[in-house]
Amino acid sequence: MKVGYLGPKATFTDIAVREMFPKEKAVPFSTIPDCFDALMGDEIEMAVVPLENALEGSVNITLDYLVHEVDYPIIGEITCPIRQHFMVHPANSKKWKETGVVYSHSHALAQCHKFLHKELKGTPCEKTTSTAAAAQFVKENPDIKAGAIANELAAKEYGLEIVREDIHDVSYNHTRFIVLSKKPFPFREEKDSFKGYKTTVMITLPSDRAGALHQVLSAFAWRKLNLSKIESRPMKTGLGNYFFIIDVDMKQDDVLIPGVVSELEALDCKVKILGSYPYYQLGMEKCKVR
Ligand SMILES: O=C(O)C(=O)Cc1ccccc1
Repeated sequence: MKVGYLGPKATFTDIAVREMFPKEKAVPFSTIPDCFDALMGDEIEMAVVPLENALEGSVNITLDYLVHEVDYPIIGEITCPIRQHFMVHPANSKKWKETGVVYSHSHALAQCHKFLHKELKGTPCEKTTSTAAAAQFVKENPDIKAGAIANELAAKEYGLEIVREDIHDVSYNHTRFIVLSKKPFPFREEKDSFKGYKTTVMITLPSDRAGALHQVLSAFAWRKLNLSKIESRPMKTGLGNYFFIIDVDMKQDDVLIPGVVSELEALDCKVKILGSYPYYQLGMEKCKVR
């Protein structure tokens, strides 16, 4: 099977793919929408993209495509620890403090705010489509004194020198990646990294009804269904119109989840199951360069 991912080589998404799908053919795409287009155009069978970071919150472009553009289910989830490093072209490593511009993915720049504020105060930052794209750019442009925030694999892949390790502000830094596909994949429950199942539900509330969100949440609460995430996003139909994305800590079953769906529909909510899938959590050792 071909697995498309947010590339180029050596992004954090790539690390997730290498770990989860070591035997499949991994195909990099420059942007998240490119990855989804390839999935919808049958160029690839699975797509792996970042969904949420513990420090920065959701990757909105992924959520928006999932809801408005891509009618493919989520079939799996991988959470990876994230270590960010500051790297420069080897020719510039001794004078890295003179770096004139820092490149990285917006989430990575935000995750390293304290480092940038303290060690490179006032240095402009430029967003790139991924951390590895930043590393590639810095390697290809040794003349501009640029630095990249990326992972160890990217430093190796693009021949950069890490001059400051672990520059993320908070040590608990994890990102969730989701796998989308029309076809099922034989995920294994025996792996140590397997943690359980989740079901993601998208809910649109009836307009202007007092207490509607309370009623929605109680449909889960009285069934004792544990929620691991609730997030609201604009519906893009007008100011104040939002839908909710709720993660339930269980596999889709024949009783409880269909019961929630019927109860919510009876309240005039629109309900769509975005996927019911196994989730995996990788340890730090999995993210080391081997
Ligand atoms: O840019 C990457 O390497 C990605 O895979 C997206 C991302 C960016 C920042 C933290 C985690 C994932």
